[in-house]
Amino acid sequence: MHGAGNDYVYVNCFEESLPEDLPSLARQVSDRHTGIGGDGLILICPTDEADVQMRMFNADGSESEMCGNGIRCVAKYAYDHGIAPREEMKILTGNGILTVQLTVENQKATQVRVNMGKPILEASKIPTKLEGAPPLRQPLDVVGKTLEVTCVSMGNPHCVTFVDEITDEWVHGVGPQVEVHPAFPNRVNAEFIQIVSPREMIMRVWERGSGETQACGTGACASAVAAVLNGLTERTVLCHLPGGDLALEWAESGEVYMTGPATEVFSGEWPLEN
Ligand SMILES: N[C@@H](CCC[C@H](N)C(=O)O)C(=O)O
Repeated sequence: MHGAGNDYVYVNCFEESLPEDLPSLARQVSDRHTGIGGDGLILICPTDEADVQMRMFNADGSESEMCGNGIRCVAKYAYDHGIAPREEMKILTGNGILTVQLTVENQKATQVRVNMGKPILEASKIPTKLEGAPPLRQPLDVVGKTLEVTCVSMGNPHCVTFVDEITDEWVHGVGPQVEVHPAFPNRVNAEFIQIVSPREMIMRVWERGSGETQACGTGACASAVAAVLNGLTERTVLCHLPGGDLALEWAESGEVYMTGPATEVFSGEWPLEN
């Protein structure tokens, strides 16, 4: 399945049992040459605490707390496959229980709106060694440049840089250096943002554990919050990503809402001895 081009292999753990070494499985299935191919692995699991639980692994096998494009796809899968046939459902993630609302056409979910919760702006909780609450326009030295970065957690950590024009050099030259910078003890996702207008922005991302992806839902939410904190956009903004658009709102209540597509591409079997 993919959400705005951010593609993962999804396993229905209501029906399947998996080996213990999930990081290794994630690396194998994610390989675009010798596996199924994807930005990582997402498990749709039973839980007593919500309608379903989502666990997500990046392509390098690391487990993340949250995945914004993934949660929309998990919701669509749970609805379309009869696991939770409700237009509103609760999903347990590494960032707590989140509520999603589905738009349904011809008995299939098409768009999903997610209450992503409140952003975390306290440096030690993001976590980052940079200063400030929030860490706003902080200097970060990478590859001979000093960036001005704003850090936000949406359950997982993000480092946002506003640039005049997003180039491959930003994403592939600077992004990998930001990901492993010592200022981020758990590594970080690196977003590069070009502001188009107070209601529109363009984003490319270098994701922790997966490299450049076509979209990052938590990254888009973190960037919208960073844009508001820096006085660059209004609280409602449309984010254009290489794989599609996400609509974002940082509500006055403090919660961030993200709306976007979710698509099932194919289903199949993959022998575990691969
Ligand atoms: N693409 C995702 C985020 C996936 C996890 C991220 N790479 C991390 O390690 O935190 C999204 O849509 O939010």
